[in-house]
Amino acid sequence: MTESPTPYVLDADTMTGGMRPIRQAVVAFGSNMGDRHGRIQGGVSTLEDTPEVTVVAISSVYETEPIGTPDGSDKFLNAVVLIDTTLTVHTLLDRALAIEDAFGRERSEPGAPRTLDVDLIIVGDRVADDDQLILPHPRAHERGFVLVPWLEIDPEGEIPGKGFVADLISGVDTTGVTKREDLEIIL
Ligand SMILES: Nc1ncnc2c1ncn2[C@@H]1O[C@H](COP(=O)(O)OP(=O)(O)OP(=O)(O)O)[C@@H](O)[C@H]1O
Ligand SMILES: Nc1nc2c(c(=O)[nH]1)N=C(CO)CN2
Repeated sequence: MTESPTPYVLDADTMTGGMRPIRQAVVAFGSNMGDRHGRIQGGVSTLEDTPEVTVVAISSVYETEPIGTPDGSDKFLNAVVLIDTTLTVHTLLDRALAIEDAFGRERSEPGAPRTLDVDLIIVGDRVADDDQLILPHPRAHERGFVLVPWLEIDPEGEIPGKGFVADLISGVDTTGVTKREDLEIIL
């Protein structure tokens, strides 16, 4: 009997064969349109439904003043999630974009209200800089609406090349970031 060759997966990111490593990633969710809490809850649940993703920790929900959006924009709800994943970074990005689409995201002009925004903040120590993906997220280190929820669930958190979340947060205005004690994201 002829044996078939041993199947293996070529990991496009590491270009090594065999098992893909488990990486811990930080994923940020934001919404400032419609049922903001329902959309973030749905987005986190959908991410957890991905076979190669395990949600490890979920922050509280924060109400946040909009930053970098047109005057008069509505406030956001934001939350941050820690996951373990064996997905490649680009497949994880595709998953994030599909979740945005599933919750009604329309890509219009920058700063337009968003039903659901899903950003990859870090994926382990992976660095990316291409047309689709920049890692670490290039603006995360200056965003209170990312750093405050991230610190809550990961006091040792670090943005490679930028520093520890606990240190970065002291250089950021966090006055517009308020925990919503009445809301939570559950699996
Ligand atoms: N780390 C990343 N996480 C998510 N999307 C990214 C990342 N790096 C690059 N992108 C690209 O950004 C595009 C979407 O940008 P989007 O319209 O969501 O930006 P934004 O949410 O308005 O702004 P910001 O990126 O500052 O949060 C995606 O199509 C994706 O290819
Ligand atoms: N408070 C807040 N402001 C933002 C947010 C966000 O999630 N929260 N997302 C943006 C673009 O992704 C731009 N500005």
